[in-house]
Amino acid sequence: MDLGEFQIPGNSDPNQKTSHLSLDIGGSLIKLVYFSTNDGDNDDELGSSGNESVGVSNGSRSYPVLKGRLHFSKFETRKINDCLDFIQTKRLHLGGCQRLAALPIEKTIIKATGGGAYKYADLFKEKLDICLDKEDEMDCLVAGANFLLKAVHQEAFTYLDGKKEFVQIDQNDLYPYLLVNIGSGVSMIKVEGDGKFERVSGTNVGGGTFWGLGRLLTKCKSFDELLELSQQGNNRVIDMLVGDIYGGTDYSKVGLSSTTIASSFGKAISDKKELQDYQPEDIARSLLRMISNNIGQIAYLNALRFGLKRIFFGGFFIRGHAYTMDTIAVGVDFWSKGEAKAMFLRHEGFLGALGAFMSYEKHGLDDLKDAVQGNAWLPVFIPSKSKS
Ligand SMILES: Nc1ncnc2c1ncn2[C@@H]1O[C@H](COP(=O)(O)OP(=O)(O)O)[C@@H](O)[C@H]1O
Ligand SMILES: CC(C)(COP(=O)(O)O)[C@@H](O)C(=O)NCCC(=O)O
Repeated sequence: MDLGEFQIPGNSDPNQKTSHLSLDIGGSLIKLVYFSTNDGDNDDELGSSGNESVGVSNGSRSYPVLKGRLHFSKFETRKINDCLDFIQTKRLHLGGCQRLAALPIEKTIIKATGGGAYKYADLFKEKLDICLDKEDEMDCLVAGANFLLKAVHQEAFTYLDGKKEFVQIDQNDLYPYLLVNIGSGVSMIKVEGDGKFERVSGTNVGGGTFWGLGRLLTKCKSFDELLELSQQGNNRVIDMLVGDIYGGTDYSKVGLSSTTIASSFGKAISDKKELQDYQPEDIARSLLRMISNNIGQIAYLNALRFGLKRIFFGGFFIRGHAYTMDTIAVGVDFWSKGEAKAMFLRHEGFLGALGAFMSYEKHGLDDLKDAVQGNAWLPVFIPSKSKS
């Protein structure tokens, strides 16, 4: 079973109840968010009686939320059976029982977003006897981002020159912003309010490109291995720099220094070298830089297009990885001449799953927000012992 970077507390506590499982089934990863409470008094509200909506919006229903924890987990989509086993073993699917008016009989329904909510609906039905209640991916990304930015203390941060600085978000001055979600592919969304947004751009050169090309070129067995490898590499071995073209000097007339990358992987055309003559770490580094740079640049151009000063980057490609964030941030800073700011999110990969979670009962957001602001409740983010 792949628990990724998060530890999930076991269900050894007999009083622990889980509810509100939500899923984001993407091209590369399945993200799970679920809620648990240890309060034995809440059996009726959190039990799987099947004909009750397990909401968080009104009266006592909000109470368990204040006393529980949100859990985050992820699986590789290609190992979807591990995810199904995990849900079954932990009985996560039983807490979210509801009846859909459209269904003739009682069915357990689980909120799900991402393309896999469509692709794997039959599999979930067959293996777990649950119906996936599909929520739009962009709706969920925006709902998740807005919630995190408004409700969670120290969610957003900048990353420049190796320094992470948390950003104080003024709830009254959050919009507009550009949300760049770097998953398998990349979506760029102009966000103007709760539920008020437009997907303005995207690119097919994203996290799937990095992992896919990287796997082929380096023979790495996992994404984390590839990322780790990139930390030891030197992209200049394979990238063609301005100085390589200009005989070691800057092209100062147009503001290009000799160390600027003129052409990613460009040296590979002139060298009499084959793939095996390059070090895998240099390839990984160059690839990471190429893709991060490109996304940073497209993001900046879209921010410019709509006059947006703040760009929040999410998606699991980022992985809190220093070099990735640095490359993106430097790109945005360079192109915008310091006008636009790249910001990153602590719960980067879980925006969609959180958005789906919140859609169980949209009004519940206010309760959650109030609780978080009063420090009565905080999502629990449990880092694992994994290296990266
Ligand atoms: N353990 C992992 N396995 C595969 N890809 C990973 C992993 N961790 C991070 N990634 C990166 O995150 C990307 C997926 O990000 P995500 O936001 O989950 O998008 P999606 O919804 O398309 O799955 C991958 O394409 C890859 O670049
Ligand atoms: C199709 C997608 C929305 C799916 O989301 P993902 O699973 O990659 O998170 C995304 O891959 C995307 O926006 N791709 C870029 C398509 C384009 O604008 O060219």
